[in-house]
Amino acid sequence: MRVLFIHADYIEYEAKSKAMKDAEEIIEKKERYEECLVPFISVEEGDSSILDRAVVEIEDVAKKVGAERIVLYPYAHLSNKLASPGEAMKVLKELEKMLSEKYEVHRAPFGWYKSFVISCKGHPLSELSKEIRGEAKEEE
Ligand SMILES: Nc1ncnc2c1ncn2[C@@H]1O[C@H](CO)[C@@H](NC(=O)[C@@H](N)CO)[C@H]1O
Repeated sequence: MRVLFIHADYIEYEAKSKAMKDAEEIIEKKERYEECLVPFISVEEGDSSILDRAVVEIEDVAKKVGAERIVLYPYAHLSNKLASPGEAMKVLKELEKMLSEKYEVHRAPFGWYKSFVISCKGHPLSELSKEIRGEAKEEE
């Protein structure tokens, strides 16, 4: 999983058009969230097996920047080993559920081309990127 984290004063996005036939059905095309951590996430092949690790990493960044609101943003531009849309959707929905235990979590629409405006706070930890992998296997 490749993630670009932006700690933002706000993010505002609008779903413009479907990028795939089975794009997620959405109610609201336009959303704005204040004071949030926005992980732009490229889900990679096999990421369904590293969900616990991803939750730890995302919560670690949220704690470090003092964010209480997380806006998960599906972003298919950070990796050349992308998971299929089906797996990616599943992983993002599971991430949303797991993170919701401790945070207010929102998720931008999956499978859509979206316009967005984000206001990055600009403090030293307001822009971070992580490659989230499984735990290294113990040598036998
Ligand atoms: N492996 C993957 N990880 C994260 N998101 C993924 C994905 N596979 C498909 N998507 C979603 O479908 C849109 C078209 O690729 C993607 N749309 C976007 O990435 C927008 N920024 C428009 O380009 C995204 O919503």
